[in-house]
Amino acid sequence: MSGPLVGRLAIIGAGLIGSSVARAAKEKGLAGTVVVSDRDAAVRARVLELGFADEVPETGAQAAEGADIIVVCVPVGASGAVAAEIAPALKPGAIVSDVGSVKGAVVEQMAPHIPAHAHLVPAHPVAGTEFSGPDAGFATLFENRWCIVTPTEGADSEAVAKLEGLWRGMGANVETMSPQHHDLVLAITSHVPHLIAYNIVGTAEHLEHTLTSEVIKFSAGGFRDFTRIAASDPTMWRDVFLYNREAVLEMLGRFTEDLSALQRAIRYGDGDALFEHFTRTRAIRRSIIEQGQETAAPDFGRRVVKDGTAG
Ligand SMILES: NC(=O)C1=CN([C@@H]2O[C@H](COP(=O)(O)OP(=O)(O)OC[C@H]3O[C@@H](n4cnc5c(N)ncnc54)[C@H](O)[C@@H]3O)[C@@H](O)[C@H]2O)C=CC1
Ligand SMILES: O=C(O)C(=O)Cc1ccc(O)cc1
Repeated sequence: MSGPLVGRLAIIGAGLIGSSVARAAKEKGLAGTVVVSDRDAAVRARVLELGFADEVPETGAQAAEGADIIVVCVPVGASGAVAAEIAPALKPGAIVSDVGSVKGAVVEQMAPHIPAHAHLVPAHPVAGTEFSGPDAGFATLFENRWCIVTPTEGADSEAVAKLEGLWRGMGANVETMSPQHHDLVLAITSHVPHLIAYNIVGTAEHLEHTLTSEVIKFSAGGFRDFTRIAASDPTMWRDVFLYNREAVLEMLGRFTEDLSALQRAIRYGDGDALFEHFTRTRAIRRSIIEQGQETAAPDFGRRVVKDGTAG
């Protein structure tokens, strides 16, 4: 009988993603021991109460000691500091990975600290919710979702295969690409959409008081979906925009050009242009549904509530 995929799995940062990795690894028996650490003492206490970790040491370095795989699950801007902290504790052959929503900057911050006897294999599960903290996680978060692995040049193929195995074990589909390409793709599919949500909800807040109240009261339409996204964690998203600056600015430039074209069509009553545009965008939604990534039902964006059930 073969043992679990990973002997000792360390997770640093026990928020939505870290706690979901720990829960999934435990429930699916992917690791002999699941060690979880967080710099916040209140989070560590909650992890002990929730019971999804075998050990909850105080420091990241203690968690990394003797670990086969270390998954860093902190905001992107903190990943360099965590790499520096755990580096002296890494055993030969240890695999250091992360889950950050930006990859180029994470590689830049982490790689200089990883000793030659360990392997850095960055990754990004494209799955999440607007909630954060250890209570928000759930074991099925990654099922049938993509995990993008972004190995750096010359990465150890066995280490990459091992990390991919861990994500497949948690139910994810794995795709590989360069960190730079990842950042460009995610800028348009995730980062700019979040910025648009933060912006439109902010615009509603800046309206006169009575109008803002009505926006909240009648927010059953498209606005409601934006408020969910705009409720996402401020620290995490601040870091996404600071660390994926160039790709986001590039995509935002294209976005504003296209918005101006739509604005012009409305101004000049160009119904054909609007109709043609909306017909093309409808086809994109249909192809996403055909690829099985979304339900055809009017779910107003996959709502995932705190207990992990889709509602
Ligand atoms: N929230 C989401 O939907 C998704 C987030 N991600 C990425 O996952 C990472 C974590 O995000 P969440 O789990 O949502 O955040 P979260 O806010 O729920 O949890 C982050 C945890 O990291 C801890 N932390 C911060 N700095 C630390 C340090 N130096 N040492 C140890 N612990 C530290 C915090 O105390 C907190 O408990 C981010 O890089 C984010 O870009 C990736 C996919 C989806
Ligand atoms: O809640 C949502 O709609 C998300 O988009 C979740 C999400 C947030 C950040 C990521 O890097 C990946 C997924």
